[in-house]
Amino acid sequence: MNADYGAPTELAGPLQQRRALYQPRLPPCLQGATVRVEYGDATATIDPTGAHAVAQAFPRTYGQRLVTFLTPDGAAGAGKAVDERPPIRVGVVFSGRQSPGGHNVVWGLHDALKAYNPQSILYGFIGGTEGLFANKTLEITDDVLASYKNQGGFDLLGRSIDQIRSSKQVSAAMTTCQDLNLDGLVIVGGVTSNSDAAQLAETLVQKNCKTKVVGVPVSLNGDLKNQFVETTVGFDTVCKVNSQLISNVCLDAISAGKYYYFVRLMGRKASHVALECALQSHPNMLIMGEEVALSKLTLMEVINKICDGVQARAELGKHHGVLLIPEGLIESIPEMYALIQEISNLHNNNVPVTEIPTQLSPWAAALFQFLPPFIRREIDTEQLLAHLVEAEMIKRTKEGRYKGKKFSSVCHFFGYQARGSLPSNFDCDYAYVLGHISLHMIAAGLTGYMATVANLKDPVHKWRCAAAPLTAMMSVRRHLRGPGAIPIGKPAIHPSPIDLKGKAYELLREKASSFLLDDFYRTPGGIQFEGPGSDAKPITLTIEDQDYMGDIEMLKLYLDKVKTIVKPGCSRDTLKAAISSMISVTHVLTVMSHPLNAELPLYHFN
Ligand SMILES: O=P(O)(O)OC[C@H]1O[C@](O)(CO)[C@@H](O)[C@@H]1O
Repeated sequence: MNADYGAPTELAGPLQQRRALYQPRLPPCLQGATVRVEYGDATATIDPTGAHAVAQAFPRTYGQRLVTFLTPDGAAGAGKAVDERPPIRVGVVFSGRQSPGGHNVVWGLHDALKAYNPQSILYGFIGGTEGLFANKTLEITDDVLASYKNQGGFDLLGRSIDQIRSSKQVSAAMTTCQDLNLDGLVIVGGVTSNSDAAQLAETLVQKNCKTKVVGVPVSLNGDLKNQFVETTVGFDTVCKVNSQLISNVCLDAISAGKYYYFVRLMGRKASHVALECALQSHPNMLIMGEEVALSKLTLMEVINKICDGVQARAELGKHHGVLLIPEGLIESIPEMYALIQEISNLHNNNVPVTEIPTQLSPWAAALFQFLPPFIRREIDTEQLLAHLVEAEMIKRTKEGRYKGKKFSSVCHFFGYQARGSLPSNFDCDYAYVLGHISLHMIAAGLTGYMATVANLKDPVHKWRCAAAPLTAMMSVRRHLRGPGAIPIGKPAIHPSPIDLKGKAYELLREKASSFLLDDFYRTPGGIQFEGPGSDAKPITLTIEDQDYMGDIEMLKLYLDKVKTIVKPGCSRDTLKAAISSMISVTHVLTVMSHPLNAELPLYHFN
């Protein structure tokens, strides 16, 4: 461990200092020291056919009831007096990739714990799960927190292997909980960490260890989503930062008119970041892993799809463009997935790298040889696609099928840049609220639960605070569908893929050809912390029924102005020209695509 975790640091920049002063908002039920705990229905699982397997794997924690936290009844909603509330001892660990807002979970937990009883103690585990196993702690105090409030990163405590899985790890975690006499352990992370949290909770109950285990949904990937969890902490910020970068390259592309930018975004198992960024910044193309997997597209079919787009744009005289790709795309292409599996099996069996090509199956060896040499060394999705698209465009040129200018590409991976960003107000509030809920879960004696908030699309005072059993979010993977399907592995919380029947995807499909050809790039800009724009809604379409792009007020303003210059029932082009004359062209599509347009039939373009 070389970092000096938890050391109070000087906040170097004025913005950082100002952000440290931001006080996250709380819904009414969390504004006092205690809450009213209401128990709902007993739960099964989101995977009905897996319920039996989940119940078997989690005999002591399966089927627990849903819980809602409400404002206490009675005078001023005060609840029990402080001296009736025993001090609580809690540990908190970061498990999972750093995600903007993580620090505020710790801060919210600390504030709720001290309000509950000032004698309560919060320990942070230094160095993530390794610190948990080795009982390396830092007591979290106001002083320690001062320079981490509303700041990015996980550097208050750090993170490491992000696992509490093997029996050795589980028993080391239990020993630490016992040695510190913890009432609760809060695990901050995504799907994998929360699956581990469920297993730890079950084991601790079985071993009569009093520590309650609580999970908090924090993941930049946004793939921990189900009927209980609307989104994860960090996703809003990461999409906003990436959308800004993407819109910058869109404007760069259109300015010079000579490059195609291939931009890879994080998201190995699901394309949520890529989809949201596409809806925010309107690049020309997005190739999603879920679509490719569903249609079982081969690598060359994906390449041809991109080349057809390049060709169609060239016919309009456009030789630039922006293409988004999620990290997981390559593994969604069946033959690439199988090749990667073969390579990784050989690698795991200690076959030297130089011998791997000779030991591949014949078809895998053929595909491997087809890949350009620099890709064989390390499969890098955007480079691979750009290279193969270029080769195909050269081929089409030779065959006389493509008559445009030479295809040129520039590749980017936007991942780490966004992960360490200052969190948006939404992520600051959401994480702080989840920290509070975690304390109330422990005080209520809940174990094997996740802290959740519903109604995130509404202002904070309307948020509904709850807890849902981790087992209720589990499913069991199978080899085949239908009767006789064989379960693979243990039940777990799995990443949820893009819903290809959902609203966000439907919107993307509707806009696909316009995105491809019209260059209505949208500039969402940098995250706004104060003043106009700071109340822009969280990443919109990931949360059901959210207003598209969140800028409805702006839209109304534009439409009012538009009415003064165009006649009712005008053509799409006239409307576009009118809007473009007032605002940047990048906003036009936002305005024209907003559902409000449909509510104003007189101005609905033809
Ligand atoms: O390089 P690191 O720190 O392992 O993290 C990168 C990975 O983390 C993730 O965000 C997983 O949560 C992936 O999308 C990404 O590939």
